[in-house]
Amino acid sequence: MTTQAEPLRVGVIGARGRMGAEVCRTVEAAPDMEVVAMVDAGDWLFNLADAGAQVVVDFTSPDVVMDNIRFCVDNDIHAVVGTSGFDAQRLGTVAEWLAPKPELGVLIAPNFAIGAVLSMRFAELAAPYYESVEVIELHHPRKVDAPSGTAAHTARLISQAREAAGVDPMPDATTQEAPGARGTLVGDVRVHSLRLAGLIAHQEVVFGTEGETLTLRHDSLDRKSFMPGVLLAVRSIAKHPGLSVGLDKYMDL
Ligand SMILES: NC(=O)C1=CN([C@@H]2O[C@H](COP(=O)(O)OP(=O)(O)OC[C@H]3O[C@@H](n4cnc5c(N)ncnc54)[C@H](OP(=O)(O)O)[C@@H]3O)[C@@H](O)[C@H]2O)C=CC1
Ligand SMILES: O=C(O)C1=N[C@H](C(=O)O)C[C@H](O)C1
Repeated sequence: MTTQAEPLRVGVIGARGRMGAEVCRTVEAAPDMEVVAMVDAGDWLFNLADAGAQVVVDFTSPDVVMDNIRFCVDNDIHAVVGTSGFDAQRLGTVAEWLAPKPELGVLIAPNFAIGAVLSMRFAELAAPYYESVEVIELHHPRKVDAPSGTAAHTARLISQAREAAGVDPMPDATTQEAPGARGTLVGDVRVHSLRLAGLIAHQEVVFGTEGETLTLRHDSLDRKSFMPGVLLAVRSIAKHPGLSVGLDKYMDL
């Protein structure tokens, strides 16, 4: 007789938010996992440990996400993090916390939509072949941070790829500029942020060189677009100890 594996015990932080609520529904509907704790602003993080959560999914805000990760690491709970707002300093801090816990995994994923993950990889591949590149991200107007985590990560990947390939600085004759007109710089890449009612999450990476342009566009039209990536992360994280940045690290790209 074959015995059925116990469902994976999942806790969700930010459970009443736009993403957290979708994650709770998705995890509950999956046959191999269950939601054992839902935590939102004002709730005790200890509920996660008391409920025996093996994996926590965090969709909260850049202000609080570091405390949540610290709690998970201290309590030996794997953390799948979708919240934005990570820079090199924050990533370094998380890596330090994980150092004494070699079996524990933390995934920081700027975007869980498979098309967005592919688009970031395609951008990295294209980067050495174009003189110019700029990123335009477009989001719903309730988003609190700009530029988006996805745009910042994309720009960093492009910037690193350009540097590794020894690409010349981008041509740009601008000497007079109204504040913000040329966006913000991430590495050597300009990022422009639009906030528009009716949107969810969208990004264009526009490359240009003599006689041609290449535009990589991804659109999340529904928050369901992020769910296959979240499920993949929850199922895979125990096999990826340490700090991983980007869902591509779980996708063999
Ligand atoms: N990686 C990815 O694929 C995606 C990432 N995101 C990112 O996820 C994050 C959340 O986005 P979204 O769901 O739209 O935002 P919401 O504001 O809808 O949800 C965040 C939730 O977290 C709650 N919260 C705030 N502080 C705490 C705390 N200390 N402990 C527990 N819960 C808390 C909020 O409560 P309250 O409202 O009362 O403050 C709210 O319910 C953002 O950083 C966003 O950029 C979003 C989509 C996809
Ligand atoms: O706030 C959002 O909505 C999103 N946030 C993430 C980001 O900052 O990149 C991912 C996606 O763009 C949706």
